[in-house]
Amino acid sequence: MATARKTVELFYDVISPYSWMAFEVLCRYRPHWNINLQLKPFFLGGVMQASDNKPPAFVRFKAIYLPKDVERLGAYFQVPVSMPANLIDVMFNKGSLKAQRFLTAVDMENPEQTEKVSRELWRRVWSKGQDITEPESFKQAGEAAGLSDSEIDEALAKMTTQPVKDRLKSHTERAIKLYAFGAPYIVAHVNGKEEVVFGSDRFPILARILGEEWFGPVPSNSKL
Ligand SMILES: N[C@@H](CCC(=O)N[C@@H](CS)C(=O)NCC(=O)O)C(=O)O
Repeated sequence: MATARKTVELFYDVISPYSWMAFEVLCRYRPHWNINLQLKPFFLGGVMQASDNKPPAFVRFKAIYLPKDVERLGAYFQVPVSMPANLIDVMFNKGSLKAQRFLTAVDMENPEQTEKVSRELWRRVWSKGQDITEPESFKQAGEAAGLSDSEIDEALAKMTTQPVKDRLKSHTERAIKLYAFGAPYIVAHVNGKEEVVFGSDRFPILARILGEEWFGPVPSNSKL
């Protein structure tokens, strides 16, 4: 008997490499677990502020551990991640607000493109060490994701508007209501309840919550 489709919300920010891992794994498992995966771009800076937390790169010893951890994760999850040479500039100075607004504008106008545009933004900053703050960068990410020129222009025009800011805020506030303190923040809807899971390293636990099986980071390599 087919099981009912369960909803899984993924709250993420493209400044977070751990979110990239979780995103790829959930996209891969979507057909196997028969989940309704809802991508929810939020603003990690707002979550950090509300929860009184700090990104790992802002904690002296975690910042030392981070490059090795990210390299290992990329190999394990088979995601082409690589530390940006200018990490401090990327995280401390440039941030992700504009990228998340661009992504939100895409999500509002062309939700079927959210997945590809998210991936291209991650690829820029966390694979190629490229900018994700300038209009030209968003244009290139949009092109790489297969958006038309008019779709890109529309997202660029809308990313600074109030409805886009409100939507990003509302995703961020929803995660904060669920006591988010970082990213990725995953919300599984099971039997009328919301179960939250933090991190890309909790997939066996998420599988258990969903009543599904975990076959490792690349389920197509399994006997599914
Ligand atoms: N153990 C988690 C760590 C995820 C993580 O460190 N995420 C960062 C953003 S890139 C964060 O929000 N950290 C907050 C915290 O660790 O308290 C994983 O492997 O995914």
